[in-house]
Amino acid sequence: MEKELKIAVLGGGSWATAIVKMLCENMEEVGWYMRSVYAIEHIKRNDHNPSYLSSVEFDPSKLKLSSNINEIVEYADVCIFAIPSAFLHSELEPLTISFEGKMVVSAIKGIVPETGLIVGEHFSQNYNIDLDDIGVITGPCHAEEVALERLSYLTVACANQEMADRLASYFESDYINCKTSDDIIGTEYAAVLKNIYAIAAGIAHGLGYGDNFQSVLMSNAIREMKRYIKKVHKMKRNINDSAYLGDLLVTGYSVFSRNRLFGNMLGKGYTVRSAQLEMSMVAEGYYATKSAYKINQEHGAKTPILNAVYDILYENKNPKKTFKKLAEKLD
Ligand SMILES: NC(=O)C1=CN([C@@H]2O[C@H](COP(=O)(O)OP(=O)(O)OC[C@H]3O[C@@H](n4cnc5c(N)ncnc54)[C@H](O)[C@@H]3O)[C@@H](O)[C@H]2O)C=CC1
Ligand SMILES: O=C(CO)COP(=O)(O)O
Repeated sequence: MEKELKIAVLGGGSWATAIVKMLCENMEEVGWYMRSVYAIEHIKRNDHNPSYLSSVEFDPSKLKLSSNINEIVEYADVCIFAIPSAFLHSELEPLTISFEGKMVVSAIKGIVPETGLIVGEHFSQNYNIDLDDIGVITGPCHAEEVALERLSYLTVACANQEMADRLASYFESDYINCKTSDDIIGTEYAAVLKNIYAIAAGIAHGLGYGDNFQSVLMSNAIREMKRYIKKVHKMKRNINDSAYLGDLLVTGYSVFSRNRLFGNMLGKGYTVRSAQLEMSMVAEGYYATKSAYKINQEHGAKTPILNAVYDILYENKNPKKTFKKLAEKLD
């Protein structure tokens, strides 16, 4: 039998906590890096993360917890990153251990602002990691529903099918189905864009548009996503798969979506700053809008929804007027 891989999760938020829970269903031990020494001590003493998904109970004897990123990267064969993209660069600064011989997996749905790269490419280009050793975990899956053990579907994308199957097997359980894909670039871009479209859905809701309009917005969003991804990474893919359309729908409609919540506040009249201050969690789409807009300056895909969200977030444009103009472009 193959030796069990040592897997570590890096991040202390909701998604990292949900990933550790899923892995603990199948593994003897899971490495877990988080910044907060307080949270680590709390998990050791009280069996749960004090700040995120606190209903999830852990057996601390199965966790190798550390606030030292080098210790955890050294321990792991596979490092799964679930740190919001805006903080990834600074979180990696203390890292001195090489990723050589290890696999790096992104569970992050964002673009690293400092490099303007999706996370897999950021690691590959800045840490000298072969794209074959990069993986992506994505799909329509809110951490809160994992905590509730509601049936959810994930996609593991890797260039190496054997590795994808192996990783998927560590996630599967009574409540998790896991499929695989070789589209490591397209699945990441889809995850980035769907957050932006969920902000748009939230803005529309906040402005008082109804379900009839939302469905048209989502229908246009998936076509926009297809055009954008085709420009940045052309390959054969089915945009209706759960990793693309499914993730767009869950984020655009779920009450758990932070991006939708953020957009909803903007539609209701909050300023960008005040909406951010209201949120206790991170809306990745805020950062992604700027980077995705910039990337598209080179590629020129037709992106009316992305452009409208960019205008509201970064050009201080009025949401009501911007959506009135956007509505005229949708079909
Ligand atoms: N929550 C979810 O359901 C899912 C989240 N994701 C992705 O996972 C990634 C992580 O998101 P969540 O865990 O949901 O975030 P979260 O909002 O639950 O947690 C935020 C995390 O960021 C950390 N943080 C805050 N300020 C920081 C700073 N200045 N420097 C370093 N770290 C800081 C917090 O300590 C916390 O660990 C994101 O890219 C998100 O898109 C992906 C799938 C599902
Ligand atoms: O990626 C997610 C669901 O698949 C989480 O979306 P939010 O960040 O909007 O909550």
